[in-house]
Amino acid sequence: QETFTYQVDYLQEAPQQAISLTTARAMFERGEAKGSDSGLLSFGVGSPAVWVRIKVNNPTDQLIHKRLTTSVTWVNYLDLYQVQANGHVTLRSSGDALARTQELLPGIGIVFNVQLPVGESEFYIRAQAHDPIVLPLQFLSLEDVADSDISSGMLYGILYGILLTLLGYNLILHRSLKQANFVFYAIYIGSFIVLNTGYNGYLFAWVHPNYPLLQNYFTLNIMVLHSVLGLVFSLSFLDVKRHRPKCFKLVLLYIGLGILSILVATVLQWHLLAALVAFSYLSLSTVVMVALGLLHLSLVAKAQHFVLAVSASMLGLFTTAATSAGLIPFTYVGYHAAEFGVLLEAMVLAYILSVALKVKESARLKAEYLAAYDPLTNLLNRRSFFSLASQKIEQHKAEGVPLSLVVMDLDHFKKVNDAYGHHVGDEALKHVANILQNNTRKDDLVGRFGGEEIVILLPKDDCQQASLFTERLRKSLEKTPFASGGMQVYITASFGVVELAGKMALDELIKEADTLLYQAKKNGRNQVASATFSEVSLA
Ligand SMILES: Nc1nc2c(ncn2[C@@H]2O[C@H](COP(=O)(O)OP(=O)(O)OP(=O)(O)O)[C@@H](O)[C@H]2O)c(=O)[nH]1
Repeated sequence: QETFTYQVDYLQEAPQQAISLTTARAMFERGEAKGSDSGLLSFGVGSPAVWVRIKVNNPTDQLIHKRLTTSVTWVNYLDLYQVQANGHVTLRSSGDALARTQELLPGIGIVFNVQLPVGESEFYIRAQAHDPIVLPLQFLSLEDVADSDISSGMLYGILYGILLTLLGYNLILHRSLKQANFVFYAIYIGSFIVLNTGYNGYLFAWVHPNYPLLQNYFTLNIMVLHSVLGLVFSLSFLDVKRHRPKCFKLVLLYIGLGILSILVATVLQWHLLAALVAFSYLSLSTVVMVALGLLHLSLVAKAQHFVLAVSASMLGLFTTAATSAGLIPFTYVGYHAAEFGVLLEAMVLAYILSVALKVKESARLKAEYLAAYDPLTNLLNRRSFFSLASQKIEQHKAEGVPLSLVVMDLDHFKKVNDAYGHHVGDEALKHVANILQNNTRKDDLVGRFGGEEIVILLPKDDCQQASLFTERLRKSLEKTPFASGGMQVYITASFGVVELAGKMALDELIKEADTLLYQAKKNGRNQVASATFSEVSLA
């Protein structure tokens, strides 16, 4: 069983005064360092270089092999000195200000394979960065390395998987709904993915390993860009331009300022300024987003969900920033809080955007319904009856099954209107429509052709079946009065029934049924007149 113990202490250089290993060792010897229990260290943006001493004791009688995690991936210069008991010193260097070395493992940090000699030895780490210096020191056995790397890879896989799914989902919503919100939101999620792969070193390792300068400024620029995209999404989601035009202008100004400052810092290669701008702009922007949400609570539906979502990401971001800056003790959860926050934010926002989809869809269905149905009777209107009936007729012609059509017209309906008033006439029409709907089958089509003329298409019925059906309908109407203002009002109707024959078109079929209806009226009303097309033509 290999056992070893180690102790960590650290000190910081004076600003702009790099010291050598010898000087640093002397300072440690003089007791100028601070101890660390956990070995998890973090220092803020623009911190002077940090020296860490790790005193190791290997009590066994053989070398111990370990992987030492020294820092996160974005530390600019990371030197690891190993001092043996005999005074022999080895130095290995990495960091993202150099072309990528094999020690920089994306998603993990800067790691070194080390051998711990028998007895006592020392490691000294010198870390320097304009960005926050975060040193989560950890010795892993070579077996644990595999487990740890697999779980870290899996967590990033899940994070990017969920975010990419939400991104795609919003792009699809945008395609069908054509609302800018969705596309802004998709770009906002996309920028977080780029930002996260940037600061975790994936892009540096896989895309531009030989351009450390790009690595140094890229992430900082993406931090500002991500903030700007969050603001643009907020402006669009909350419709700030319409609700609070002054606020809209102020946010535009703030966006312009952010872009300008990071561009100036980048072009002049002022790394420290760029880091300060990026970290403060990102933090401030989440506060601006929450404030915008709060200002629109009473103006925009779902604004409270928006506030909840962006607060989650704000809280996560603050926790990560404060952990990186050494303001709160380093924990892995605290360090990854921004990722949890963004996940929560993405899910809540995806939910509220999908509610918008539901609202829009039900409005579309309503409009579709209004375009197809008669509002008084809920029967098909003339246009939709024609289009559906024509399709059915073509289908039945192809299949060779019979099909019939009935035209009905209420008897003396003018008298109903005159005697009881137009309102009661309307009630009568609704009453008739109810009877029709209760007596027809799923495949039958019933349309109101304006006024009190109603047309019924009966697929699969020949003239005889259709006439029997119509006769039953006539009787049912005759026998069923409707109540209005304490009165029982009786309604009757006359009908013309025709069966489709040969190559008749729908309007010809209606015309023939109308002729029969006219006969029914002429013969005394409240009756059904029917014939096949050939009989009618011969008549
Ligand atoms: N209340 C109401 N009346 C309507 C509506 N559409 C048409 N009408 C009335 O229906 C009546 C139709 O009258 P006519 O076509 O002359 O025929 P009728 O009185 O029904 O007599 P016959 O058809 O010959 O039996 C007119 O008085 C129209 O004003 C409606 O939506 N509501």
